[in-house]
Amino acid sequence: AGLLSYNFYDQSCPQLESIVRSELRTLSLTDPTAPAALLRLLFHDCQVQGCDASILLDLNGVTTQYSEMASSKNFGVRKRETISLIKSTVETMCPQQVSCSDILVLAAREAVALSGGPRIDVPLGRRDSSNPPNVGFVDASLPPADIGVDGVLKLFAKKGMTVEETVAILGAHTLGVTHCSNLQSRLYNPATKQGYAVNPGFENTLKISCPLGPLASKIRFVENDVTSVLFDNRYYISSMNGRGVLRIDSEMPLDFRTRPFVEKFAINQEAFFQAFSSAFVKLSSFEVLTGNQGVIRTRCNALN
Ligand code: HEM
Ligand SMILES: [Ca+2]
Ligand SMILES: [Ca+2]
Repeated sequence: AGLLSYNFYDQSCPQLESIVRSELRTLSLTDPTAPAALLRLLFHDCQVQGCDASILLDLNGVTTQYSEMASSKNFGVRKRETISLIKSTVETMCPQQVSCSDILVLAAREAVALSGGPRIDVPLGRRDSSNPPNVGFVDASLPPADIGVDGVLKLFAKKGMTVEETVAILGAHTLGVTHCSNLQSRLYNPATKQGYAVNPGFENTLKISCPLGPLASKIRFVENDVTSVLFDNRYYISSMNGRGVLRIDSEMPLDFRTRPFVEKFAINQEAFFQAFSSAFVKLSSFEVLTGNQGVIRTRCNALN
């Protein structure tokens, strides 16, 4: 990560940031849910073997088992093709210069800014992996949908995040949706419900949106907060009111380690934006390939 820099493409591709910005602007007008998808896509890339664009590889045919999308933890991940599309524009302007992993980071950064969040300055210079991980490794690397405060603090401490930054990065759940398949155990397994701050009315609403059983649980979904296309601090306000959708969303306001920051961000959006920005840089700089490690892929979904 020390080899990333804030002016990496100044000579080799000065138009890069404006290309990504204008493509994202167009996309989010036609699909307001795209920013959420891109932000989650970045997390799921970085969580598995670092931010190396491994999640974008489509190795179909004989090697399906090597595509990260085969992991059920990647259920609902969308907009991988958006990065490939931006990459093809970037290739015509600056051939063989820009990695898919940097484009993914820039796209997620624009997604946050376009949704009303902070404009985050991100260091660049990542390279793409040429050896995709197997599905077992993907499964083991991504957190389960019902992870609690302990697990999350450990996960993000590994990336050098403070408790405050960890609470802030979970604020990504100010955007987007959760499919009912990820809420079955939370809503219907009494053993996993202990210690949650759940508003009973909200729990009923969730149960109506997500009835018991596998039927349609992969089609039906609930919004992560009531302003799910706006990057704001509503997620923290909702969580404090017992309206957190996932286990972690409702546990953070209860745990003595995380509660002070949930409270702080619920009343101070600027403090949330600041902590989110530094957490985002840590998330997106973890275990990256730099220098002559890895490759610059020509197409994001295929090995060179
Ligand atoms: C480690 C703790 C985390 C857990 C357990 C978790 C879990 C989940 C789950 C289960 C969903 C719903 C997916 C679906 O059903 O479609 C989701 C959605 C989402 N997550 Fe997380 N997440 C975590 C951290 C993060 C981080 C660090 C980010 C980004 C920086 C993030 C960004 C998102 C976004 C934006 C969505 C909405 C996606 C969409 O609408 O397409 N999450 N998360
Ligand atoms: Ca990766
Ligand atoms: Ca929101």
